[in-house]
Amino acid sequence: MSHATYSREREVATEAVLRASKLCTRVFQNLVSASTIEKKDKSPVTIADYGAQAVVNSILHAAFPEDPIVGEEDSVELRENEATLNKVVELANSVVNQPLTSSEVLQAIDLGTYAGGKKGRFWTLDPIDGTKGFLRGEQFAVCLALIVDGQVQLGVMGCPNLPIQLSKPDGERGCLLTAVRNGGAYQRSFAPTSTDTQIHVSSTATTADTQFCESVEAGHSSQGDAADIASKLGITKPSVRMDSQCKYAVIARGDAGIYLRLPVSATYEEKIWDHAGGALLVHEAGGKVCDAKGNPLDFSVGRTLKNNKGVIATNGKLHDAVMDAVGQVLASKI
Ligand SMILES: Nc1ncnc2c1ncn2[C@@H]1O[C@H](COP(=O)(O)OS(=O)(=O)O)[C@@H](OP(=O)(O)O)[C@H]1O
Ligand SMILES: [Mg+2]
Ligand SMILES: [Mg+2]
Ligand SMILES: [Mg+2]
Repeated sequence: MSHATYSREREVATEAVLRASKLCTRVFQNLVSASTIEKKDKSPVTIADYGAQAVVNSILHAAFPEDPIVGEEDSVELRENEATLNKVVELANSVVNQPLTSSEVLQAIDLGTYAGGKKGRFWTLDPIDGTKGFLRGEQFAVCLALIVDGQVQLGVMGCPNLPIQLSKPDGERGCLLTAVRNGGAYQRSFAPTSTDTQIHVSSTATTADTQFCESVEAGHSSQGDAADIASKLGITKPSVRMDSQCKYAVIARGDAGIYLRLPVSATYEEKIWDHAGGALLVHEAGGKVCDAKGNPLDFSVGRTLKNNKGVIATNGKLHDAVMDAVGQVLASKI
């Protein structure tokens, strides 16, 4: 069966994510210092969040003026703070070809207010996913996905601090991951000459040989339950802890077998921009993604995954065993 290749969308999304990733790295190098970390000053990530959303949205809008965008950020607070706005404009203009005025930056950010839904096509953007990882100099990602009639068709993720090979943490860092539905999942480095290499999930079929990849934030996944699930699966290795959708990248590349994000509260609704691109990457690399009850993630119901609780991604071969253990441990809770 033929399928859409979304080649123009892929090209534009790649350009947008690479430029926004460059902006984030620049912000980290220029604005994050020992003193901002010590004071728990979140202003650098705020500036990078706004700047990255302005850059991606303006590039998308120039290429696809009809496409709505579901973006994490809006300009309400930025409009109240002129000094921050000036920094955001300067940074955005350091990575785009056509300089933007402050009012164009604000407008670009606010292109992201779309409500989502099941009809037609729209983009979803997390300008920085893993804000805490960004501030620590660890993992974060610029995450962009295209959703058409409720289904993710294209995902592009920039991971500036992710080693090309997880086993070589001192080697080259900066990964651009791309997936197109029915077209596979790919990785390249940030180097302009780099080309895509297809990636695949790990082939292990033995749960005891693998380990979980989980959030750094204990509050984003139920820890006692994770330990019970690990023990049912015979997993003894400690979890790989990492911020952001880089967790999906790690599963898609075969560095770990299972991403566990167990429901933490009855009220928290996962956001579509935290999962859309990553979930397609794992699917296209040969893995499986569902919620804690085994239901597919439903990206057609607005800005959140309100029909789902938790997220579980595996290499596919481990999926049934993992879902069995999750079902037993969470039986009375979900
Ligand atoms: N209570 C709760 N439960 C689950 N998820 C939450 C919760 N609160 C926030 N978030 C979202 O988590 C996003 C970051 O997820 P991570 O898995 O990377 O967490 S962490 O980085 O380890 O903290 C983070 O994305 P960013 O804001 O883009 O960083 C949030 O959208
Ligand atoms: Mg996020
Ligand atoms: Mg974010
Ligand atoms: Mg946030």
